[in-house]
Amino acid sequence: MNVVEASGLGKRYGRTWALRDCTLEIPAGRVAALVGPNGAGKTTLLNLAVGLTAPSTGAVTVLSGRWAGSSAALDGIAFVAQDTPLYKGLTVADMIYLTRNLNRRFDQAYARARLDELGIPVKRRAGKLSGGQQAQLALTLALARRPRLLVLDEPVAALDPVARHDFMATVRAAADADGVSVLLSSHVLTELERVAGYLVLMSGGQVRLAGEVDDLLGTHGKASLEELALHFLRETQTPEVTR
Ligand SMILES: Nc1ncnc2c1ncn2[C@@H]1O[C@H](COP(=O)(O)OP(=O)(O)OP(=O)(O)O)[C@@H](O)[C@H]1O
Repeated sequence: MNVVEASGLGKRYGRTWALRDCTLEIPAGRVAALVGPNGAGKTTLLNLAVGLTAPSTGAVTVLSGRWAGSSAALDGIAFVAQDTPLYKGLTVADMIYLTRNLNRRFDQAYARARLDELGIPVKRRAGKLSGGQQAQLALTLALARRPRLLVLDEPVAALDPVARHDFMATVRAAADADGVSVLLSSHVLTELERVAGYLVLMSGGQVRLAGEVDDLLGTHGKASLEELALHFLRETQTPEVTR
């Protein structure tokens, strides 16, 4: 089973191709990492996969053939956009209440237990939590929806090393214990090293390399995901694709 399948997928903004000729199959049951420089097209691909934007060319399906953005697809996906979107003026308890009421499925007991474990006070306003706590809150709300596919756009960019480590440990645990497939974009290669089983390297709006991390390391004779990614990204660095 594939959690994302793209065929000839492209997205154009005016003269800029944010994503072009993307044909990709991301298998289920993995933490899949999207890696690439700024402007590579990672957010665009994630937004297309979760149905936030429509393709200019081609098509994308998720969770074994459901059209991206359809209610069947959205039912199985939880998405945390860049910059930890939370209502900063609401308390944690209110965020739980709101998320529960906006979603058909929401495991409140799980959310409460997890926040308790993390020592995140439910009476505090979301905007008053530390960056790491805000990221953990957004992740908890997403996981409490019990998704089959969790999509995270740059989830650890603003976090310190300890918070990054803890966040990724939670992601890994969700994938291992609950069988959640994860698709995430990140620039933090050292953290990806520990969690990612599948890698998609992008630059200039195109997918340059995709596959199981172990296979790619073997094929390309690299010792680590970081070494592999740096090698390919240096080789394929291109300016924006325009026409
Ligand atoms: N709404 C938009 N309107 C115009 N251009 C856009 C829009 N969204 C993205 N782009 C352009 O598409 C390209 C890819 O952007 P995208 O945000 O997908 O890259 P990214 O890999 O996520 O970058 P970053 O690592 O900086 O988040 C960039 O050149 C960007 O300027």
